[in-house]
Amino acid sequence: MEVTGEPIRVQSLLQSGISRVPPEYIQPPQNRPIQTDPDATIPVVDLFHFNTNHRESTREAIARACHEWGAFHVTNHGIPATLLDTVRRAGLAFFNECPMPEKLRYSCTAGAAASEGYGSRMLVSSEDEGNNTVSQVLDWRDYFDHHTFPLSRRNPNRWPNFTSDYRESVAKYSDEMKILAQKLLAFISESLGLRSSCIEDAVGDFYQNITISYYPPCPQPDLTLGLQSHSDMGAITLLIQDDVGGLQALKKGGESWVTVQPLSGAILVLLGDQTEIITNGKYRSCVHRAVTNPDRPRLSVATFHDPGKTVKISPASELITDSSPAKYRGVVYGDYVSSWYTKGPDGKRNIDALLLES
Ligand SMILES: O=C(O)CCC(=O)C(=O)O
Ligand SMILES: [Fe+2]
Repeated sequence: MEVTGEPIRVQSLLQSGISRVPPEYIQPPQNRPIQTDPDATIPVVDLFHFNTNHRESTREAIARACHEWGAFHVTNHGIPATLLDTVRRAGLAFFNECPMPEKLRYSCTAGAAASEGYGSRMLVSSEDEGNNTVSQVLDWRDYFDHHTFPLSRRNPNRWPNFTSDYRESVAKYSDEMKILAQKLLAFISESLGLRSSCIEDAVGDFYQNITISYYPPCPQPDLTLGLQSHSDMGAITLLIQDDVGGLQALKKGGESWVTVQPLSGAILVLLGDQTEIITNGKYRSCVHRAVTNPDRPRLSVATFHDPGKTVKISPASELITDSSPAKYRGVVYGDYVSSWYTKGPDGKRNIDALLLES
């Protein structure tokens, strides 16, 4: 998702032997990772392989997790552990072993938001409240973004083939994640008393992107963030990480960050802003960020499921009553995305702009 110029890869910066991070990566004091709440943990929901005998209790567990966190791990989700490992291994091989000149052949298009390929910068500058351009602090992260659904956007020839099974594995993973996202949205809809297809119908055909993020070790982790605080823009994100750890989430109404401890074999579900709008705020999108560490590179694979750019998202009519009026105005998804890229993620500022006066 490059926005201007040919950016510096964080990995190259590290390999140049620096012992201090350049000033553009230094977060203002209020955004630095200071401490986390050691007692709180993200809920774990057992999906029991979608066995109907467990549907009621799973639905209740999902309702609690969506209400309190907008994030939860799922186990017994039916995706083979070997597929999760293969995708992580393929991603790691690209970042760790592929020579930089070859990596650069896959660079994102400079100046185009959310373009496919190898990148480092989500945005270079953004606007403040007074529409003044401000420089963004840079994330300590490189990534590879794959366009995977609808199939008309999927062209594996644009993906690395550094390991011989890379393209095939990402395609297979994309198919499996789409099915899991559909099943989870059905559960989430039902948990609010809505028909199973309610949220999926509102989102329409998924636009799915898979972003593999690579966070090189950082010489000054106390001053930097691997990825700044944000909520995901779309409907639902499915994320796997390696065993290094570094993802943090905010509980609803919480002030302190909670580490999302890697849970072997589990998949993390993160609700995005469009699900918050469709559920009329009954479920909140999860604010999260990634921190860095001085010792080990970290890898995560995030699979985003978003509406098409022309789809208008509004609170589900079934959830609007006299006593529970619409909290958000409807928004065309493409406009929401443009505003995100102009203003920057900065917590939940973007979705808050849609709040109606109550
Ligand atoms: O690396 C992570 O764990 C978080 C990635 C993420 O939040 C994103 O790509 O939107
Ligand atoms: Fe995210």
